[in-house]
Amino acid sequence: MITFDGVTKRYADGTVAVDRLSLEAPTGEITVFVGPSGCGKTTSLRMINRMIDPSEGRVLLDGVDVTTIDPPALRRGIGYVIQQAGLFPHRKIVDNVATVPHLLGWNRKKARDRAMELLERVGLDLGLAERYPFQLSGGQQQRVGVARALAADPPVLLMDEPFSAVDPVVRTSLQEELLRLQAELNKTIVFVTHDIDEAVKLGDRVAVLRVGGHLAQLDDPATLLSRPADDFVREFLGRDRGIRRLSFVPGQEVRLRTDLTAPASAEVAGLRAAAGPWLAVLDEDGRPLGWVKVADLPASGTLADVRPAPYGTFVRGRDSLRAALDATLLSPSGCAIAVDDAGRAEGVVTREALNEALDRVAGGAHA
Ligand SMILES: Nc1ncnc2c1ncn2[C@@H]1O[C@H](COP(=O)(O)OP(=O)(O)OP(=O)(O)O)[C@@H](O)[C@H]1O
Repeated sequence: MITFDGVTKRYADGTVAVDRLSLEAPTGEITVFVGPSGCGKTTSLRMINRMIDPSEGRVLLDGVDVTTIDPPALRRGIGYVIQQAGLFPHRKIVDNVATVPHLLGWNRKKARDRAMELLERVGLDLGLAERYPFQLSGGQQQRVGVARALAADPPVLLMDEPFSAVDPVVRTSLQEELLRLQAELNKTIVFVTHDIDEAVKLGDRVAVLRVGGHLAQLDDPATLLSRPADDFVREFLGRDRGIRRLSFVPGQEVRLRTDLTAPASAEVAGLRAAAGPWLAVLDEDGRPLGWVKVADLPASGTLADVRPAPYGTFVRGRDSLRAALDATLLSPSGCAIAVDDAGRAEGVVTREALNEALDRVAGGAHA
């Protein structure tokens, strides 16, 4: 566990970058520092590995004041990833990653084997291992940066805006890779970002800082989004806070209707009095084929004769209500079809059901 105990950092020119910061980053969790430019995120992070020492207060690593530990010894247990990956330009990718194990006294073969294993783990094509950093894309370089930080298997990982210089698609895949890795590795991670979406996606806990280095709020993402501590945090979370909150409500929370589906074999004559203006048509295995509008049905025949409109689905056992809402927006009916892992329809989610689920889960979704 990393503990900030009343930490203040005053630079030589008098700037107070961090002001009496007290918080804990629990072992095995991702703690995110988020806030506007200049709020002291980087300064706080660097006080953990002693690139900067506090002016007042203490930073403790598992109860030990880090200023009592020699920086090189301290940093052996702390991986560090920065924005532009910071790779050694004249070393091949594999050697970039093997450097730390090599410094720790591993022989060359063992260090390289470890490097290759890590490169694979972070999802890098191993064909790139013999290249130099400039021959890699920004996203690939970031993967190497993460592999290098993990090389000595440190219990703590500090990440300073590691994904902010890559495009949004690559950033999403790097974030997912990090979450996948963390599920296996359980490192104590402190992650700095100015992107609130990234913060709530990655953080087990999110610390929102305001300029002057004050901690405005520290909470898990769902609580942060539903109960911002003050106007600054509310403003920082942005207008689409409601949409983001949906990501933290499991799909199982939503009520399903089974009276709005019909098999393709159904006779249209029997469907005139359907429960809703639209019906989800299912094949013989129960998989959705699309939507039909009851008012537009022909006079006779079965639903198999009607061309269904495209549909939106979400996997109820796995997805959040955000996916469910997205699916409703993509459906002509304004409803989503909930499916199981095998793609079979479990029922239909209406907008009313979405609202109900939100109200129930968050104690007032429209607050
Ligand atoms: N060496 C320094 N000397 C004086 N002031 C500094 C120094 N380093 C940082 N600062 C100031 O301390 C404050 C906090 O800086 P810091 O880099 O920690 O913020 P940050 O939240 O990481 O910002 P960003 O998101 O822009 O990187 C800023 O006002 C910055 O100008």
